[in-house]
Amino acid sequence: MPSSAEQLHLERALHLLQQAGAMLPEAEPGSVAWLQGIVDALCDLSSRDALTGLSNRRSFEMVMAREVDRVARTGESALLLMLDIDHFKSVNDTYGHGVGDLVIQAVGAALNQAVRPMDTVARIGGEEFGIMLPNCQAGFALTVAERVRERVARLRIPTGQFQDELSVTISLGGAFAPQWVRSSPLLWMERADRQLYRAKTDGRNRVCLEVHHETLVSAEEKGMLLAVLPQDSEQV
Ligand SMILES: Nc1nc2c(ncn2[C@@H]2O[C@H](COP(=O)(O)OP(=O)(O)OP(=O)(O)O)[C@@H](O)[C@H]2O)c(=O)[nH]1
Repeated sequence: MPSSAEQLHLERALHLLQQAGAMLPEAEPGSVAWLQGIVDALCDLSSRDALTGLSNRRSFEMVMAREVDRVARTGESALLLMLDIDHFKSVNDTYGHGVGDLVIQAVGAALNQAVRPMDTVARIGGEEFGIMLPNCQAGFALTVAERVRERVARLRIPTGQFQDELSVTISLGGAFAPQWVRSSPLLWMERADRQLYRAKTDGRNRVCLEVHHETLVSAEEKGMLLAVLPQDSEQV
């Protein structure tokens, strides 16, 4: 391990951050605070999608894994929405890739504005996005998903061509994290994706949610579920 900051080769990291337009730390170059700032900026860069500034797929999967774990322990409701811009290929084909990128950016910003600060919006890839909503009651899921859908449908996106303004629609699929069972982010995503597929085949510009029955667990049962079993404590 290098004994001083001068021995570290940071040029590539600095170049990368500058290219990405990231803020460089203001602290004295070479100081611990400065190095920490570089590390933080690199972490931020690796967890964000370059086009929209939203979380990228990798960081979204990490957020989902934490949530799967939390729901398994607490039994709280958490909703995953997967969504995709409808007929996006025709936007690219008609207006070009540059306008397509503008549409992706506008949709990403609208999604962020339609949910709470505690929710996570991510660009999963291409024109597909994911939204993780912790602590979202089943009875409220359709209202949230419809609010997101309507917010995007109301967008008027300037194309810069012939004063055209574009509007797009999205299809959404949603599924809840399984309560009291340890599952995986991938399985959760697959369930939401199946609903998204249903929304597409049912005609697009709509929400399809997996039927969810909340499991009501009494305080006593909860205590029994969370109690450390004798064999668990022996393994610790
Ligand atoms: N501009 C732009 N286009 C992208 C990007 N990523 C993927 N695409 C395009 O998104 C389009 C997706 O097309 P399809 O998968 O056929 O989906 P669609 O046209 O939206 O049709 P449905 O989803 O069935 O409604 C393809 O033409 C991709 O090239 C990107 O970052 N920027």
